[in-house]
Amino acid sequence: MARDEVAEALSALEAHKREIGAVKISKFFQDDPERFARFHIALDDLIFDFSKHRLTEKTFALLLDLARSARVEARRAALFAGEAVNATERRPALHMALRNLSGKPMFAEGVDVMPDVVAERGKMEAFAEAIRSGSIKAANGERFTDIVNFGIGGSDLGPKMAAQALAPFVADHLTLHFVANVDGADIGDTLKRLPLSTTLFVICSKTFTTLETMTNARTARDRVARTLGEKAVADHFCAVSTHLDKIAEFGVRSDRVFGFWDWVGGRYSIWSSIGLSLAIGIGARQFQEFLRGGEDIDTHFLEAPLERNIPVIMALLGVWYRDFWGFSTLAIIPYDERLGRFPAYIQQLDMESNGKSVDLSGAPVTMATAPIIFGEPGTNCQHAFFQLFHQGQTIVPVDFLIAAEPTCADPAHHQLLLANCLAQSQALMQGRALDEVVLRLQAEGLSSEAAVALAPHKAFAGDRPSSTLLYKQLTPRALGRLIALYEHKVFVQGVIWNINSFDQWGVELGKELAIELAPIIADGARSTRGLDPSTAGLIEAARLLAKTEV
Ligand SMILES: O=P(O)(O)OC[C@H]1O[C@](O)(CO)[C@@H](O)[C@@H]1O
Repeated sequence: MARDEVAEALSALEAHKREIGAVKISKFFQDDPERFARFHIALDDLIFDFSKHRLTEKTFALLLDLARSARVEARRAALFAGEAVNATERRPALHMALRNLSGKPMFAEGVDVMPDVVAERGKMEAFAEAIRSGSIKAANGERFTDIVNFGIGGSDLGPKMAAQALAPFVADHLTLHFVANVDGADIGDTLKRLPLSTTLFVICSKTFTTLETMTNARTARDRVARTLGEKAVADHFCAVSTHLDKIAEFGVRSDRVFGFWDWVGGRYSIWSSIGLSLAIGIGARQFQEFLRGGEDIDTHFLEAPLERNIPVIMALLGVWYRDFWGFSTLAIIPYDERLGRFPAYIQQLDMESNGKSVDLSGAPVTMATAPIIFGEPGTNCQHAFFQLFHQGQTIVPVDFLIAAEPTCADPAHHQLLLANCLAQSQALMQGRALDEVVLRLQAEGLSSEAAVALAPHKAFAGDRPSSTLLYKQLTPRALGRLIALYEHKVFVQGVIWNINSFDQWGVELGKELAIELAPIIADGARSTRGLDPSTAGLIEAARLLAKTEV
């Protein structure tokens, strides 16, 4: 029934798109001086501007109809009620409980999880503080100076991104490192930089079986045992997982083990003990501020009406472009150097959640799902791929992120940063018409033939949509807000597409095949017979190349 209503809402939007298809965003601004007021939302010091979009009041109303027809509100209630919204794994997705600082009960399939959440958070924060203050020491009795986080995907991207984002809040006497790749260069280069005798290794893995993380952790363990002695392993390792039994086998002391729960997806786990390295770096108080930012957005997402609900609107705009305009990408461009890893973090969040081809019933999904997410910090990307944004044939909707004021950076630089960010969204939207370019070139002294010949190269079609998220400062709380906004955006899109945003079966096949290939690669004499000819050919070529003198 709901899906029939969705189909109707989609047809209404299709018809509406035909009506407004040729009208440019700049025309909407000319016709409505109140457009910014109408199409922005202020959540105290966070502003979401969505006025530079291919959107009229009618588009907005029809998109909201789509959300209602997909039962976004009911599904949101099911999410927060801890129902098993992750149907294929028969689990809730209750990461919001981890940032529930209000203490009110939250239930996972009927059981209040808050007592366990609060206890585990308290244990993790106390450990983080003890490492920071030096009351827990390295085997040689000195204070720890370096923290190495082993993890991959959600067990790496979150802490790594947040540690960089919140660098001004990290204690001066601590250096945080992140090792993810099974490529030996990652751990090898990191170990070279480390003062091993004052380094704490944090093994983060929800499953505690992930090949990359366990391989890196074992390499580090061997190095510690060889260099500092086997007894030092207990002092220099701690671990975070939902599989506490597996940690014991590794030799981590039981009081240095931090848990979380299977209702926390890997890409939603930064709020859990997976945030341990971050908490060590910024301290428990700031870690709680980070959680508070996430909690702010949960409250907003739950309480704001759909038409004033930032993640809902972000989601609807994404569906509008992905499904009606055929725009298959979304660029996330933080004008914030310290948010350099934010696009990669959201890339996992969005693409691992919604990169799906079947709906909840297992039938082929009828709409295009997750966009391809990419991005780099501004202004750097202006001097790289923005050429295509402005004049390429592919339209790339952009999310710009910028602080109103810098955190520990020169204010004069920040003014230029802000000017560039705003100029880019303005240029993308307004463009520069051909006849205006001709006139400008003539004013610069070109003949009219030369001006006409050059003008097409210098003209900008404009009408390229973007949103801007403006926040006061990149504090822990602001970062928590930004992450949670995207989490709920991804959830709402999953509801509209009728897919499960909380599983990730697509990563499994490659893992399985790698396990099968690993022994063939390790043993140069093993036959490659039975493999597909390309894979066999490449293995044999690699064997040959490895033996060739350069
Ligand atoms: O925390 P784990 O279990 O090591 O998994 C790491 C990552 O691997 C994935 O399962 C994908 O391979 C992600 O979903 C997850 O964030």
